[in-house]
Amino acid sequence: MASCRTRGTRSAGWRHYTDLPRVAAFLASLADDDRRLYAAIDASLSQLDATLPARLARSSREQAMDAARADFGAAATRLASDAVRARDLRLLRAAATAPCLSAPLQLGLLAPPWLRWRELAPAEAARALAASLDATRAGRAHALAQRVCREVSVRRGRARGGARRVAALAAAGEAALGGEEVRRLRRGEAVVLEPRWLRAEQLRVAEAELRAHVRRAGRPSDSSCNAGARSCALPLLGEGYELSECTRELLRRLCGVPALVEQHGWPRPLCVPPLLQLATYAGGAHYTKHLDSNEWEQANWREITILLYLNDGWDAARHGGCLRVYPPEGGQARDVEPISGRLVLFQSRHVPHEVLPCTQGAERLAVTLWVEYAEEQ
Ligand SMILES: O=C(O)CCC(=O)C(=O)O
Ligand SMILES: [Fe+2]
Repeated sequence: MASCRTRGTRSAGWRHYTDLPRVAAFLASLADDDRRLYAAIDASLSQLDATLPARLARSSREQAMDAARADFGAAATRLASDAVRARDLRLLRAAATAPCLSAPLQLGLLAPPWLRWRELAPAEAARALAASLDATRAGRAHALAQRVCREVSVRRGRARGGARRVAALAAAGEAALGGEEVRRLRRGEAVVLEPRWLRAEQLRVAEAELRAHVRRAGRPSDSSCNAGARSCALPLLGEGYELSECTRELLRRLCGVPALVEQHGWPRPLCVPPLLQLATYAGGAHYTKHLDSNEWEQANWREITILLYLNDGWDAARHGGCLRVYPPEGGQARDVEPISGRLVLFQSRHVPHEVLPCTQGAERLAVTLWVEYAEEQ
């Protein structure tokens, strides 16, 4: 590094940094800034975490989540504007064009990846920084929503209002499934349904919106079990997910299904977390054989997995992507095509399943609701 010298010719900022050690020190101080920024974000999240239980005790979970989001949004906005103010982006841009610095910069060694504004003009760089902070904030908001949902789940046994809410949602579920299906579910079978209340037009609208949502907010899986899958959590409370009323209604109906299961008799009380998972599988992605809940896992209360597929025109012969379900006691596996409007239910702890590879060019979308069991009082 010592033999690598920068030359100050291209811009005013560049000229200030003809001395490489100073550039390196300057960039190192920026990396420190970033660490401070993230530390500050973490601190504000911890503070929210600490206040969450008291909030939940005082208000409904909708109000608690909205308040937590608003607090976090305000804290993140403050942090972002401080960060933008504290930086001279013109200087940063100049430093980044030094050949001996650009490689470590690109590798994220001198600054986190969201500072890759190398090719950008200062105004664009500022916008890029603000956008990446927004993305950070959105990611954190998801994490926060999940924490709220988890808190609610932990307290679920004590929240009697929950049952009424589920019952209200179930009214929309109509005769999605009857006693015979629930008996099969109890015996450990996978139940496959195409309920009439999932109308074709509504499915198409929901499919387009939810696919766009995964594209925006989804994260690639970091597990080798389902490499290539992209997923995101979709909290059902609060606003800000830009879903139409049409899609929201469909999701409400989906959340009504567990109440029908209870109505026909389930051995223990169920609880519906206000959270769905959206996942896409494209270009060879698959999910190896697994259970959705295992004895050795802590804090996994999944009881019934409910899948809704939204894949207009899906043809398993061409696109692959079937769900393969195995009987808990062994025997012949069954392949289920992920066609639009199809619901699949099975017991999360007992039914092994896998997603078979999807072919190139096909993108398979599934919405998952993991129904939990409620603690006995
Ligand atoms: O999408 C599917 O059909 C199943 C996905 C799955 O098994 C999971 O997310 O745990
Ligand atoms: Fe699964």
